[in-house]
Amino acid sequence: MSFVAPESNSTWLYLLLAVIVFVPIYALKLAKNRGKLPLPPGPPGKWPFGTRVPVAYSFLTFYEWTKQYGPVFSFKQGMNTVVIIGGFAEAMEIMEKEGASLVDRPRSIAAGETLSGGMRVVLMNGEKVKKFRKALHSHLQPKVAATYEPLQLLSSQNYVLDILKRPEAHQDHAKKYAASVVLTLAYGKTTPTSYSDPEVQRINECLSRLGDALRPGAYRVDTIPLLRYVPGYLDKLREAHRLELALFSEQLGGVLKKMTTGDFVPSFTSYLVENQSEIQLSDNELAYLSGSIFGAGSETTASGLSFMIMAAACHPEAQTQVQNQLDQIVGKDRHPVFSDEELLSQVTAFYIECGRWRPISAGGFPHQATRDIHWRGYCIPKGATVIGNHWAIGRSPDAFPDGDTFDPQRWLTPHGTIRNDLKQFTFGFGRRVCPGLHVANRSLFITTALILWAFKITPDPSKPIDTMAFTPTANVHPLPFSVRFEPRIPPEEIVRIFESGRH
Ligand code: HEM
Repeated sequence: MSFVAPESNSTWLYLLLAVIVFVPIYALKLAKNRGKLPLPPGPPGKWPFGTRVPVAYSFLTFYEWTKQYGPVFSFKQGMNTVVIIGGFAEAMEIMEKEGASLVDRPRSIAAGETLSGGMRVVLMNGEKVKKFRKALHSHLQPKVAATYEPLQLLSSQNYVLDILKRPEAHQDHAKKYAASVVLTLAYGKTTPTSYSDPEVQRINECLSRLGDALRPGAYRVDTIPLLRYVPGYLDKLREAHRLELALFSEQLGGVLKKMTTGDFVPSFTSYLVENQSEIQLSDNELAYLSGSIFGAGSETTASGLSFMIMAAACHPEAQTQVQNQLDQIVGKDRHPVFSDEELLSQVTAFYIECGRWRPISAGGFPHQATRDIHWRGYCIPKGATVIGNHWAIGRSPDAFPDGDTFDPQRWLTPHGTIRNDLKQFTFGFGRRVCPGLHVANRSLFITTALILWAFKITPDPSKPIDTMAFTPTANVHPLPFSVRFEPRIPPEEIVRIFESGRH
């Protein structure tokens, strides 16, 4: 999506090709646009590439441009118009209310059509999305999400126990928590999961290839579609697709094998198999749908857990406020459980604030306008890429004053309940909102409750935390950081309480 200066002869050739193809289209477009409402204002750019945008951490640049050009600004990337929404009220007005006009994603030839064979839901368009999302909904809607609570409770107890054993590896433990929950939900996995499992490693290799293909500027075919006809150009991605499909099919095969013996734990995959003809998914689509849940739900959740630990270490007063409520409602003779949730509003406010302070999908996911959207005298034209920049939205002065300050109390009413006038925007918008949000929020609730019940978290004085150090990926992950975990309850007592709760 971003501009990178041409670096080789072949790039100049592509450029020439682009000029020949796009100049007449551009002229036609100009004629068609005469008399239309203007685009939202935005930074200047140079023809034919448009505005220069950094390849990594572009959400920070977009936040600066929000301050300069306003909560809705636009710029050009080649022929494409990009509209960035950086205000909370504006995101609600455009991305929520106009959700039906923003249901599509921009076409992704490299990562979506080639690497994912058109089967990865997050990059998909049209009728197919409805089919895939309906299948996802069957296992991720609130009522069903509630049935994963015992799994999430057990996994978060293991997270606490892992930290007691090896506190320095807390970020690996967060990844293990997320991988165990998602693999059990997707495939009915019953054996303990470790992040070094060969299966998890292979999934991560797929995810890293996906990340590479999605990197802005990595494949110019998304701005110059004709490039897909250049022999050999997409071969690497086609090979990556074969590897990915082989892995997902193998995972599906494992479930099918168990289903034939009758010895299986019901899971999302077994449900898809049992209902395949009704859902109308091909074998490959079915394998992909189960397989891509790991990519969408594992790294994101793990990142959320690690930001929660970071926030606690850096904001002792906010941490104490949660612990005071935990001590009052739960005490130290039992551990927190899901049914405490309503009374543990400080826990909820804490993890929601973590998401605002350090949003995981920091730059938001691209949507595409399927018709012209008129908004306060401006036009967001059909075909434009529209992105809600979570980093900026969470810093809108009207909704979140003093946005760089970590303050969970901003999510609470004067009566101490969670405000229902502020949407938790970090799961996205409209009809493409994250379908896993009910599962994810339950994970964030129970792990925050258990971790802050079990430990006082403090910074490691020898290694100051850089709270702005994260990976340069679409879903950001904090870079390794060190904290101290001081048990608030004797470790053997924690073990005893966990064990007694399991009987
Ligand atoms: C803290 C954890 C998570 C965060 C922050 C997160 C965030 C997001 C965001 C921002 C989107 C794009 C929304 C948009 O386009 O406006 C998304 C899409 C998606 N998420 Fe999540 N997610 C999380 C966990 C999960 C989990 C646990 C699952 C599944 C079990 C999941 C499955 C998906 C899927 C399948 C999509 C693609 C939906 C589509 O394109 O229609 N996510 N998520």
